[in-house]
Amino acid sequence: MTGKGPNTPESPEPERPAPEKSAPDKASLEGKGLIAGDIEAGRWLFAQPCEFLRGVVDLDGLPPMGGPEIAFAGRSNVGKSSLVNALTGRSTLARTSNTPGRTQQLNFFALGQPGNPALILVDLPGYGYARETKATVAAWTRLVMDYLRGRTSLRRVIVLIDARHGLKENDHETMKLLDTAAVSYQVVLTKIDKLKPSEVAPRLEEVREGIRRHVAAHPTVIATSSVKGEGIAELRAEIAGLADPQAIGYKAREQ
Ligand SMILES: Nc1nc2c(ncn2[C@@H]2O[C@H](COP(=O)(O)OP(=O)(O)OP(=O)(O)O)[C@@H](O)[C@H]2O)c(=O)[nH]1
Ligand SMILES: [Mg+2]
Repeated sequence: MTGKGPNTPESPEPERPAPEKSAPDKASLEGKGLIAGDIEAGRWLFAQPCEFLRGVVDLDGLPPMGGPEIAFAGRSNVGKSSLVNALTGRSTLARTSNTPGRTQQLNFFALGQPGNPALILVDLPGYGYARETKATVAAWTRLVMDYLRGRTSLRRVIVLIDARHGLKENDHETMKLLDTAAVSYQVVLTKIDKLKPSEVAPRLEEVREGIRRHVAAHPTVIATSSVKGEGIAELRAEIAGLADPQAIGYKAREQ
């Protein structure tokens, strides 16, 4: 079954991407194994049109598998929808809220030229707490886990971790499921603007240590703030490496 649009009753016109708030410098890129060309490819990809495809409330409603998909998973309220908005530079594409449990369906967005997307972005309902009945939360969690386990077009899952809280038991459970299903995933810290600058590096190290035993985890952890824009260009660059290069239409300029 297909659900409602993410901004129903009315979906506003997509906004143009916001200008970069914090362009990463060369040294910080090299530390992350990236080069300026990756950043440019990421900027190019996420400047493409992005449209809401469908909201899905059960497995029968999933769109047919086609181009590469990237899903955003994590505990309720960690900032999944805000990160989709920050990446695409459109503040109202995915609905966000202070109340855990805002996203109640799998929302699919097509990034790229309409009809020939370079990448599908999937904003998932959160796992863990929500102001809903236990049965409702259990049903969302089951749907999310079934989707994550069975979707062969899924190129990578971005597992979001709140920088203030670090890894929790249900994060490890999700990562174990992804390890078992051999689905590649990458951990991204969110809300780093809520930490003191001196707290970011120790938190990153602790999370890197925590994911070491997870076999399908990408070793690079990216620290982001959807509010301040930190880490967004780096994450775009990582994701651009997974998109359909022909559909991106991006060619690195001659150096
Ligand atoms: N300070 C700060 N707040 C953030 C950031 N990202 C998200 N938030 C806030 O955190 C709250 C939850 O954000 P959402 O993007 O709705 O979180 P979600 O993971 O999609 O939540 P569910 O759909 O309920 O699972 C909202 O109030 C956001 O404004 C960030 O980088 N910094
Ligand atoms: Mg959400």
